[in-house]
Amino acid sequence: MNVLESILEGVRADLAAREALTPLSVVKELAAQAQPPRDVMAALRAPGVGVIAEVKRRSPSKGELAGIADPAELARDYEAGGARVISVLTEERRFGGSLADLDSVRTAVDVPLLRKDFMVSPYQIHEARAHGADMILLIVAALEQNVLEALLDRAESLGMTALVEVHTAEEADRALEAGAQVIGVNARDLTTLEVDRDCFGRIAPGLPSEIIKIAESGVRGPGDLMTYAGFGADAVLVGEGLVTSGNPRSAVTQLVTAGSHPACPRPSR
Ligand SMILES: O=P(O)(O)OC[C@@H](O)[C@@H](O)c1c[nH]c2ccccc12
Repeated sequence: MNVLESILEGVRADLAAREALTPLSVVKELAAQAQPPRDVMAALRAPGVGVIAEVKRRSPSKGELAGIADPAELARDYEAGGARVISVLTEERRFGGSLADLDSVRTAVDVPLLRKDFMVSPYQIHEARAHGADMILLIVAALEQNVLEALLDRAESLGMTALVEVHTAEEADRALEAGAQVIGVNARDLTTLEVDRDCFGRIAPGLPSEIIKIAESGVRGPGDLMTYAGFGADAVLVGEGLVTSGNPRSAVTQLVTAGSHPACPRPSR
């Protein structure tokens, strides 16, 4: 079993436990009562290269990253630094996240939120909405094509935006086939956890111009952002580099400043 498969096994077990406690009908009701979703597409289409800042406690490759005492405080720093969207990892076993983290971030900031998890069922999408998320992650490598399409439709029917994640050109074709509007190229191969920063440059330039393109993982600072900008990135998604920086607010500000600098290549739209 590869890393992704073993993560998915844990995710399905935890999901079954939550489903046994709270039926889908109740989660749907809570989702319907939540504040309406924020306009993620508008946030991502703003001029310059944006920053999606991630609340990430642990990673399967590095273990504990930084002792995040208060995810709300971290999120306020991200927002103050100019993050366009904040990503909150909610997977518990490998990433140490939770829906409680999503709740505390939701009460702390106004920017759109991405629930970053391994989505395999519509249940998790309604749950994301009920906890205030505006965007969800769909990992192509984790999903059969019909499931990918069904989950994408479900997110859109709730007014949410799906970030469809790929790591190869074949997966990018599947994302487009499914109707993705926002595609994230993850530099990290989730089956091996290896990072390949050339991945975005190989895949993104081949995507249609109207697709929002996000470079995910392994961004160390403004230099990496500028490189991705040259290949057409609309935004970068950064976790580890921010949480381990010692000063997340200024680390986000530095990225945002680079992304709005006149010398930074513009997205082609
Ligand atoms: O911490 P990094 O290397 O900046 O990466 C952030 C983000 O891209 C990464 O957390 C991620 C990308 N895709 C995922 C899918 C599941 C879990 C985590 C991820």
